[in-house]
Amino acid sequence: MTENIPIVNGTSLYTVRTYSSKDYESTIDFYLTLFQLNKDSSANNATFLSNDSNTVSIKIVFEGEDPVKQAKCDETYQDLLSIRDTKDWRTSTKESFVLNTSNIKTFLDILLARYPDLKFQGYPSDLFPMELYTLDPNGNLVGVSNTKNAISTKPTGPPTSAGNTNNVAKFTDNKLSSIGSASNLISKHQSLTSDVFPYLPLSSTGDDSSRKAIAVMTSGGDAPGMNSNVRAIVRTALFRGCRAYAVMEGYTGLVEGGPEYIKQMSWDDVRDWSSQGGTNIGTARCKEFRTREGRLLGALHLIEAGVDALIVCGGDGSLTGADLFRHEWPSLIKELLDTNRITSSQYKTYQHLNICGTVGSIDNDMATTDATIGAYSSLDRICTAIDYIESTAFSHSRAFVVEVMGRNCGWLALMAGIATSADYILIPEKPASSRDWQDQMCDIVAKHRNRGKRTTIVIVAEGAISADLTPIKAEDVKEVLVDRLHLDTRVTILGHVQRGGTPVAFDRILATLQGVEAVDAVLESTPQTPSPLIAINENQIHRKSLVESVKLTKDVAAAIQAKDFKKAMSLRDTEFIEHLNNFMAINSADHNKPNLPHDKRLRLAIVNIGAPAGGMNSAVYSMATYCMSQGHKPYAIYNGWTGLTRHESVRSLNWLDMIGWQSRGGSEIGTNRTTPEEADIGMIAYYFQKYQFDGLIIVGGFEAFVSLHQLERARDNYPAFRIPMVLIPATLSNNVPGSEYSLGSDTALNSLMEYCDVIKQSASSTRDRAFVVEVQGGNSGYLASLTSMAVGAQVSYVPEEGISLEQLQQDIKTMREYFELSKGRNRFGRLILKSINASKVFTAEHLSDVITEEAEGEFDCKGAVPGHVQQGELPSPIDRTRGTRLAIRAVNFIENNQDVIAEARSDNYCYDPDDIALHATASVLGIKGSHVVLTSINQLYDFEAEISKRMPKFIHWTKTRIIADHLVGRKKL
Ligand SMILES: Nc1ncnc2c1ncn2[C@@H]1O[C@H](COP(=O)(O)OP(=O)(O)OP(=O)(O)O)[C@@H](O)[C@H]1O
Ligand SMILES: O=P(O)(O)OC[C@H]1O[C@](O)(CO)[C@@H](O)[C@@H]1O
Ligand SMILES: [Mg+2]
Repeated sequence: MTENIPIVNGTSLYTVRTYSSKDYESTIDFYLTLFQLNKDSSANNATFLSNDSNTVSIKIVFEGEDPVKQAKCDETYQDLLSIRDTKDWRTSTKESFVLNTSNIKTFLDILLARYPDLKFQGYPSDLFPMELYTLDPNGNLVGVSNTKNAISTKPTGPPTSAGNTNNVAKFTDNKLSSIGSASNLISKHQSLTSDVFPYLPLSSTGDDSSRKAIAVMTSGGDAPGMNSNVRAIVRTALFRGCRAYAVMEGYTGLVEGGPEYIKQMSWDDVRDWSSQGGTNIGTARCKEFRTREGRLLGALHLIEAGVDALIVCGGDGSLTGADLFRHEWPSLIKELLDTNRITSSQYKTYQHLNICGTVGSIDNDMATTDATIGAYSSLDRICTAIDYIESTAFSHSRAFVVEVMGRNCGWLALMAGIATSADYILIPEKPASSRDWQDQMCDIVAKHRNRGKRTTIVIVAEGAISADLTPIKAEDVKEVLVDRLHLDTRVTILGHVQRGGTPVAFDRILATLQGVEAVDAVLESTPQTPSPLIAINENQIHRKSLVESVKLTKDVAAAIQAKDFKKAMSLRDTEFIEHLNNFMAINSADHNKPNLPHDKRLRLAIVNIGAPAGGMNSAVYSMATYCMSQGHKPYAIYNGWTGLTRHESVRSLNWLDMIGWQSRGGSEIGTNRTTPEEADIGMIAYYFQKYQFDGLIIVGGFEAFVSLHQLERARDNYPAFRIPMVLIPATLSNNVPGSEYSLGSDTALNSLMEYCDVIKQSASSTRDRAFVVEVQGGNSGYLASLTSMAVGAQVSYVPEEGISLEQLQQDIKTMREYFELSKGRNRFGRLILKSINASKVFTAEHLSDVITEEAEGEFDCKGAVPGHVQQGELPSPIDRTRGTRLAIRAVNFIENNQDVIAEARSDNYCYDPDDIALHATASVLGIKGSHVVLTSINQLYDFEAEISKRMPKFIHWTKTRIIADHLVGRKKL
């Protein structure tokens, strides 16, 4: 071999110990072949290659015939051979010897010529020609790589931005190997330096085995977002100084055990997982785990692997299993001890099973959490499919019966029903007798047809039942529609399409936040702490009791089985019941028999203000149809305040005209940014008077916020504004004070995320490229921050922080190190998200030029400007369903405040600017923490807003930014 081969791990001497003369000879032969050298042995050891600064010495040592040690070597080698067919057996052996070379093909050719049957990791798979690995006759991993970080059998950790730019493991002990024994080698140093976060605040020193070990598993049906959850758990565990493990194939991995099923994970193992659907660590429905014997094996294997805590991401079944496992743990380990399968020291160490649930299931059937990981992605697939079906149904004037998943839960069917304004839904939670549901469905569908609707959509949950618990199948529903209404009807069973594809932004973010919380929960847990389940309520991540949540979930199922449907419904969370009532009100109402008596019927106006936002149409549609069910008269003010003042653009809303609005993006009634004072507030008051509005709903962003304030302030001069007025925040900037969520922000998040996924794909394929993506959002960094978490962007620059030169330098340095370390690895690209207002000086183009220049050839950088694409095309299901929920709450607010405002509307009322009760009648309807809240515009405008910045004073997404940075290894100054 003429080429000098610098050993990349800084080790110059590699000693291979052998215990039989046969092995000694074959090992010498192997390395001779590898290096194409002649044998140069003296006595009973052989040394190849001189030990100068850039070369490596390989010493083959014959320790004398030692059948015991040799048997152990053989066993290890056999074990390693048996795992050769697994996906990545580099990670299966702790010993490694990897050379850095630019000529990998030569290695391959030389070795294959001598050993035609030799197997390689990395060939012909996608590692080649960057890396190539094989085993020497003693079971040592021998590799060649053209990456600078080639030493690791585990891929790289993030670079050490804190100044230690060398992420390559350093070995103080240059005796790399006493080959043959898998345990006493360099792996401790190696995994420590390559796994831990570089500027880790926590202790990362010390013995590897002294670090806590956290394992994650996915179980039950796969759900989009599970990969984000695993990524967050692995990286947070490493960040916190722990070891991270993945239990492969759900509970099957526990039952089977061993390093192939309970696999140590490194930082790089989960790179780019956020955007991937399904679960990369496998899942299963495991019968064995339902038996005590299976769980006994599970306990044994966890202890053998040294795992201290287990985080299970799965549905109600998986968490029921986890709960049972935790409950049985003391008796399981006692049995293991009594049968000598664990030592008494292991028995003491693993007294307590530290377990935590992060709920992952498309069914959304777990009590105490509003959403499970994957449910909104599945809902997205369903809505897209039904949107498609609508157009063919319309063309033929057909009925479609669509079956959606949900074994025991109607959440998907219900939410899809709202989001697509389906005519009727059948769900397990609210069964009726066969006669009743058939009559009710036919009645509603017939009414809709009589009003002129050309399409009929009936959604049936997979688990739908009638009151006698007989399953209702899509074909049964079709039969009724055909027989009784003579509709040309088709059935579409969506099936597993619903579980497929990339996760929506909500699921990526939910799964990430839950993963981080889960790791913190297990680290904070004591033997006395009840096992937690990580839940979300409205906008807030909460820890709940796993036992309690499982019990409540089981109670729902039991109540259904006992035909106590009232109880089943009462055990469902209140949001579910609210959605169900909303669906019935807006889609099933009899407009000829409204709910309210004549004297309670109102004239309500709705207006859209600001830039278009996904969900605006949903709010208008739902407000209007809900008004119709109540007996109110709904009006739209078209084209904002200027539409009203210039063209008297008030029109009453008609049911048939609004068909399909729920699914449409933008604003059907038009929108613009002009405020009442700019448009002519006196004229607006005149029209309010003329149409005798009893209430106003404004849907929009910061201009809408200012509008509400102007109208409230003008109540003194214009009694027409002494009506209840409410603002539903709607803007992609999500910057309306009084709410942590605005309609349209989720749609924008998904649009930008999809754009970034595409850009990242391009960057990854190019291998040495980063992109600066320019993000809208005014002075709000919400969109950039949340998208950054969803796509795993390396950097996000937001207006709240600006771009300091020091931070920019640091970020470029970090990226340079990343690119340097990852050179040649598959799929490596980076994204930098920059809010437009983060810097007026640096445009995306300018910033990318600066970065390219400073990258010193390590990578290049391009600008990408998605512009108004960010407003999104179709509204996301979250914006649609929240649009409905908030619109109905807004109408209720107006109804409930009629009495409060009555006095102020009377002719002899003397206006009191300090009347707090009156102030409360002009409010913002928002979501804060885990609640839907109303806050008066006066309070918000005076105390909670930074008007000049068009921002709320309190930024609720700061923590999200910190987590997003941690998870990509960004160093913040
Ligand atoms: N009562 C139980 N005892 C022990 N293990 C259980 C129990 N219930 C479920 N499991 C384990 O959890 C696995 C997954 O459960 P299940 O098939 O009900 O899916 P899930 O977690 O509810 O997810 P999804 O319903 O979303 O597919 C089962 O195959 C089994 O291994
Ligand atoms: O994919 P499988 O194992 O057939 O399971 C289907 C079931 O899984 C779920 O999709 C939940 O994951 C249910 O809605 C459905 O009944
Ligand atoms: Mg389930």
